[in-house]
Amino acid sequence: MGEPAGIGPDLILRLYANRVELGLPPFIVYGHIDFLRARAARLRLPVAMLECTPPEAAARFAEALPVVHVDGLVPDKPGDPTALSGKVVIEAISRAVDDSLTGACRAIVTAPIHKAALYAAGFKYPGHTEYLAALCAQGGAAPMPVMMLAHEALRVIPATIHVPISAVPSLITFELVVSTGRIVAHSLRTRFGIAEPRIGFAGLNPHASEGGNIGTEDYDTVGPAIAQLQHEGILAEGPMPADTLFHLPHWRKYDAVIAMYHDQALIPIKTVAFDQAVNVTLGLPIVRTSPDHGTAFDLAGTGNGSDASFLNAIRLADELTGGAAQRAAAQ
Ligand SMILES: NC(=O)C1=CN([C@@H]2O[C@H](COP(=O)(O)OP(=O)(O)OC[C@H]3O[C@@H](n4cnc5c(N)ncnc54)[C@H](O)[C@@H]3O)[C@@H](O)[C@H]2O)C=CC1
Ligand SMILES: NCC(=O)COP(=O)(O)O
Repeated sequence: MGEPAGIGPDLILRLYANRVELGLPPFIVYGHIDFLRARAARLRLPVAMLECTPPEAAARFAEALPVVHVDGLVPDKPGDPTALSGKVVIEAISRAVDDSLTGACRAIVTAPIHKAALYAAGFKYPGHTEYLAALCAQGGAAPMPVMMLAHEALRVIPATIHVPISAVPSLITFELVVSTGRIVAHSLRTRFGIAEPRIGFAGLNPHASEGGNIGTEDYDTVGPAIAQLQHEGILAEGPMPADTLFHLPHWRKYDAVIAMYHDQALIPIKTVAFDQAVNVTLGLPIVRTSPDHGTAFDLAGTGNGSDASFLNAIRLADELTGGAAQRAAAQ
């Protein structure tokens, strides 16, 4: 359900209302059913809803929007986030992860959250990505999550995610760059069906350190990590200057580009495809996708705003979990 004051619930309801024309696979919403009814009424969307369990959802999807009801206080106040609903938002994510881990759901598509509203309810993570990894730990060590933003053939990954820019240089270690490269290469092979993925790396510093004259990290850390990945048979290249790497003809030479920090990765893809790109978390035992945008408080409850990124997130989750093949086999 995501942040109730945001645009996420609106887009879920709108996509459900258009499910037939869009040919959507069945999905189930984890959230507060009375809130969802109130938002549907506000938007004048004729969406019937029913509480059910994930195994029942596919069979009921045509008649009504299946909902796993998460109890709590969730006011319908678009654009006005409150800590009151934080507990429901957090629990909805954790229950969806549990049901994905058991196989009751094939994948999770998250709607945008507003972290500030969740902290008062005990949320300790800077984003879904880190929270999902913690939920997937299942008593053992948490897997290393990797954020990918994807649009058609353009994919970009920030090696560091939700951290202050002042912390980035010390977080760019040989181990981090190698582990990120391995997870990306593995995911491109196993999830995206790219047999020999080509991965480009952006340097941390301007001009990828200009021969070691503008910072040392690209020479001391990023370069050796790329050499290690090449040694393992991964088609890795770089580090390259980030300003020219995202020039489209250059970017398209790679199946994915690994950048060193959040904005270095997300600015280019949101510039090219803000209303289309999808956020995918790699490195987890489950498939998670999300629209690339945030809560859009200015649009929530108005019926305006694009549902294209959310739609692409649903379609990609379906594709990454073999939805088309499963439906064909069932016919
Ligand atoms: N996966 C997640 O949970 C994410 C959550 N956020 C959170 O969202 C909140 C707001 O972040 P902002 O930086 O303001 O980004 P934002 O994406 O919510 O809004 C930025 C601009 O894009 C527009 N916009 C967003 N979604 C749109 C859509 N579907 N159609 C048309 N226009 C759209 C908004 O109206 C606004 O003008 C923050 O609390 C942030 O942490 C941001 C990104 C991802
Ligand atoms: N800017 C994208 C973003 O912050 C999304 O983070 P997450 O909630 O998917 O971890």
